Amino acid sequence: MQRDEIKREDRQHSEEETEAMIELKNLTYRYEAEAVLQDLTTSLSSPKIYGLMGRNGAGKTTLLALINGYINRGEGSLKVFGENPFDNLSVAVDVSYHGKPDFKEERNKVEEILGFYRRYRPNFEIDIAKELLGDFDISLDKTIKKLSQGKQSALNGILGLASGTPVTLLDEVYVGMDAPSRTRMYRAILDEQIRRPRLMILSTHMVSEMDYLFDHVLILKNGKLLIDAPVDEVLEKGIAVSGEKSKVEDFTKDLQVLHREALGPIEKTVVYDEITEEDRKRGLETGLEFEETSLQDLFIHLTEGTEKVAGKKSMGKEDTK
Ligand SMILES: Nc1ncnc2c1ncn2[C@@H]1O[C@H](COP(=O)(O)OP(=O)(O)OP(=O)(O)O)[C@@H](O)[C@H]1O
Repeated sequence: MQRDEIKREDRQHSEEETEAMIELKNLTYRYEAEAVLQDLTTSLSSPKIYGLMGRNGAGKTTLLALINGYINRGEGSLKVFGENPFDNLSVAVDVSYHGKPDFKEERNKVEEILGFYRRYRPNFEIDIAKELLGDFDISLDKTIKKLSQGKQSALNGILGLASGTPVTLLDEVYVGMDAPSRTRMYRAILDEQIRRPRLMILSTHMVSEMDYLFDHVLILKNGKLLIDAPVDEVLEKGIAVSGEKSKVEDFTKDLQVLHREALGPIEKTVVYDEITEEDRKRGLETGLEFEETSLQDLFIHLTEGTEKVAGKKSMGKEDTK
């Protein structure tokens, strides 16, 4: 898709339709010969909030840096608004990245950075920024490097939200914030997404706190895209089956098993698969119980360890090559 086919206004307020804005085809990125991202193919559309999850070193920041044009794509293709984003000013104006803040040397006052953003970001809304800064108790006349780490993170997130860029990348933006501040930040993210819908990618380890924000889940494991699905679909497939060990094993033998846990004679097995209504009914009749699994538990089971799990098929633990 050519960039000029996507008008700026369309990117800003396409509330009804979703439109592919970021496209990856067989994208592999190497750092010192090691594949940090491997063969990623996906298409991200707007308006939507993507939850980007992965354990330490899974490649989240690298992926966001590629999308933001900080680093050049390796093998395969990456397009943002139909163009290679690397060192590309016409893409950069509509993409903002806010990672872990590094304001140690930032001698400017908060008000001055707002002025800078107003000049640099065409959609920057200073009133929104000021309102949010007030909510986080950050004074405009405070020197940025003197803010606490949590407040620096809040400032960083606020700058990203107020920028209103059609693609907004927030990379673990909550670092150092206390629980009430994180909750306030999540609410600000949702409010902004309702007010100015866009494509946001939120990278996080705080899965249990942030799962309600996501429309779509991306889980990276060792640089590979393990899960790329709407959040409802992920939650529908993540089911814990409990009951008598032999019955659970029989029921799950053809399913993708993530985790097995023995509780005396009872076994609880977490699967990631489609279970039909008929199968569920059959299971219930034999005394099995079915429970939804939280996104956090699924994330843990999908990305933990390297040991094999029992079951005919498995995912996550085995898929580490
Ligand atoms: N420029 C670079 N300098 C050093 N290491 C790099 C660089 N680019 C990629 N890497 C390596 O890429 C891998 C993925 O790192 P990345 O920061 O993308 O992971 P992450 O998922 O964001 O991790 P975390 O959750 O710990 O922040 C790491 O092994 C890292 O060392």
